[in-house]
Amino acid sequence: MIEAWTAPDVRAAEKPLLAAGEPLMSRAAHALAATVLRDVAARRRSLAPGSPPRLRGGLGSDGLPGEAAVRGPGAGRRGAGARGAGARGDVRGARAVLLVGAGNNGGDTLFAGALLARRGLAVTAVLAAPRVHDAGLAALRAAGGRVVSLFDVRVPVVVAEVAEADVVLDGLVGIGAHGVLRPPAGGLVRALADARAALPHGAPRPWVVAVDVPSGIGVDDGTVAGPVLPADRTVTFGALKPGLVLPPAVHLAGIVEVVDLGLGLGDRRVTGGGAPGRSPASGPAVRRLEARDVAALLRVPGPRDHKYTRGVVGVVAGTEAFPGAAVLAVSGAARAGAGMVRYLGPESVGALVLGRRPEVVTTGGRVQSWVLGPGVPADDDAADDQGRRIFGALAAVTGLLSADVTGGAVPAVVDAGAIELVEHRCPPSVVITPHAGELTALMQRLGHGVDRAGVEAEPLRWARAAHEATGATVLLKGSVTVIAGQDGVFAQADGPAWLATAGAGDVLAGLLGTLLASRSADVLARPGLAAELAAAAVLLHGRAAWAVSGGSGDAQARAGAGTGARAGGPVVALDVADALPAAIADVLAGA
Ligand SMILES: NC(=O)C1=CN([C@@H]2O[C@H](COP(=O)(O)OP(=O)(O)OC[C@H]3O[C@@H](n4cnc5c(N)ncnc54)[C@H](OP(=O)(O)O)[C@@H]3O)[C@@H](O)[C@H]2O)[C@@H](O)CC1
Ligand SMILES: Nc1ncnc2c1ncn2[C@@H]1O[C@H](COP(=O)(O)OP(=O)(O)O)[C@@H](O)[C@H]1O
Ligand SMILES: [K+]
Repeated sequence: MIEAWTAPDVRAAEKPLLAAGEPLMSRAAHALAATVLRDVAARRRSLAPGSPPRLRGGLGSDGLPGEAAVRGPGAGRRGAGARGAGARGDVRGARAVLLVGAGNNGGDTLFAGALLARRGLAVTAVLAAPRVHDAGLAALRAAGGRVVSLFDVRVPVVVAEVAEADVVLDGLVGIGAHGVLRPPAGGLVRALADARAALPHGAPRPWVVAVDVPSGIGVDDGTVAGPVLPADRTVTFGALKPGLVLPPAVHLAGIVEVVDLGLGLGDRRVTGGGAPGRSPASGPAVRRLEARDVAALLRVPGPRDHKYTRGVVGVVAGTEAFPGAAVLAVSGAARAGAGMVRYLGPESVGALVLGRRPEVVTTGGRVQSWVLGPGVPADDDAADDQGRRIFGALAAVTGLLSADVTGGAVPAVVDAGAIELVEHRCPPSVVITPHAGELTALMQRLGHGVDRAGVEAEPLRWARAAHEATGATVLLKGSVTVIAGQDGVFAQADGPAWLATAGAGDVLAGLLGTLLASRSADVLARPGLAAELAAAAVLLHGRAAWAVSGGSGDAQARAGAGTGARAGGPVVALDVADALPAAIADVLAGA
């Protein structure tokens, strides 16, 4: 399990250690310097004459920064300097620029800069505040570092200096940040980000290391309201912060490395969370499941099981106009290991489903979960009676119909057009699965004046708002899928961008239906489990998509942070469903 903790949580955890005289800043600075030295050395190695060509702009096969630059224009000029040397581990003469703000984040950066200077790097600190960390500044000066102030030199001069650097350390603000970066730091960062964005793909540029967080991101909510210099690596202290796992800020963090300061946050038991201002004991603000967590959530059948104990999934999906969604949702459910899948829908669609999946049953009966809505348009009055079926199932799962009639509530996945049919408060065992457009429509219907861009800018806020407004667990789809449930928030980044293809969401809905059915009673007893199973479904969906795409890479690279991994190729939704058994087997085997 990956856990992210808010700035107040981190501060609260640091407090007793600082009071006890623990040298946290020194630890942070040493770890930061060690990472920078490793990155600079690896980068140099990859640029050394005679070294084999590497992938552009990202990680080498050793997982360290790869080529990024070299064979493009300017390589010769740089070759004469720091980037051209290439003795293994030799970093002497490499150029580092520190961007230094007023607080301890700047202090970390100055102390790390002093360590780099002592290792032979040419270090320049650019001070973006009239006053910076005194001891850090003194240490840098004593180590031979050069210091310039943004109050004395103009931004274009700094931009030119940065362009010549091998590495830039962004230490403007950390967890003490509030609001968008103010001048002069904001202007500098905007200019640096613009200069970087203007470079042709693969052109030489310095490696950017963010200190604790990329300065300017919303540390606790992942928003990006102003200028931010995109990092290649973020070295974060004590614990991950929500902004390093949540979109859109996660896309600016690069490869994230957590330095253990002994804060003990991860050692605490998770008892809740998700709301700002909690004490650390209440749990991480955001969690991300890893494969071993998913293995623990999956219910593996045993000798006493039969198809009904494994869970029956009822699927109301597809219309005459969109029959394929039924095939995809049913395939997702069946391939994920449902004991049985019941399909309810128009006869012609049922025939198509049976043609592809003859094991599906097309008669009514009891189910342990529902999958409602894939391929059923929200605004289609003549939706082949599917709207009526969905209303009926929703009435059962929201408790509107008595258990005498329904046989008892069961968990449900409410997808696509069915989201528009939710009129009553739901229990958290109902998981609604919108993409940003569908969530926007839902929130507008509930009276919020938000547009799609607004949802995409603040996915955490709107997923939470939808959870609070509907009661349902909310799974907001995207490259990072944000899930807001009763016991907190998950942010899953598991699939390749190739997964952004029609029908992929239908497969996810079916797959999640099976996970909910397999643990139906548990979900009703502990509604927070619905969000965990939703996160598990996203992980399996993403891993199946990677397998189909032929791509590879570690979790960071898969999250889009690095490009050294194989990028893979296109996928189609039905193939993702077909890859689920192997993905599940891999997860259960600990692969
Ligand atoms: N405590 C420790 O021993 C450890 C701490 N650690 C490190 O300390 C960092 C936290 O340090 P911190 O608390 O000093 O806050 P920090 O992030 O440097 O920023 C505050 C300064 O920035 C300013 N500022 C704020 N917003 C701004 C904006 N939008 N635009 C411009 N300026 C802005 C703000 O000014 P103000 O708004 O108050 O006038 C204030 O001067 C943490 O991230 C980690 O790196 C680690 O070493 C572990 C051990
Ligand atoms: N850039 C991306 N990278 C990885 N996965 C993505 C990306 N964009 C979308 N996805 C995933 O692709 C799927 C698309 O689902 P959805 O939008 O509902 O499509 P459909 O309605 O056609 O089935 C979701 O699981 C979503 O999380
Ligand atoms: K920073």
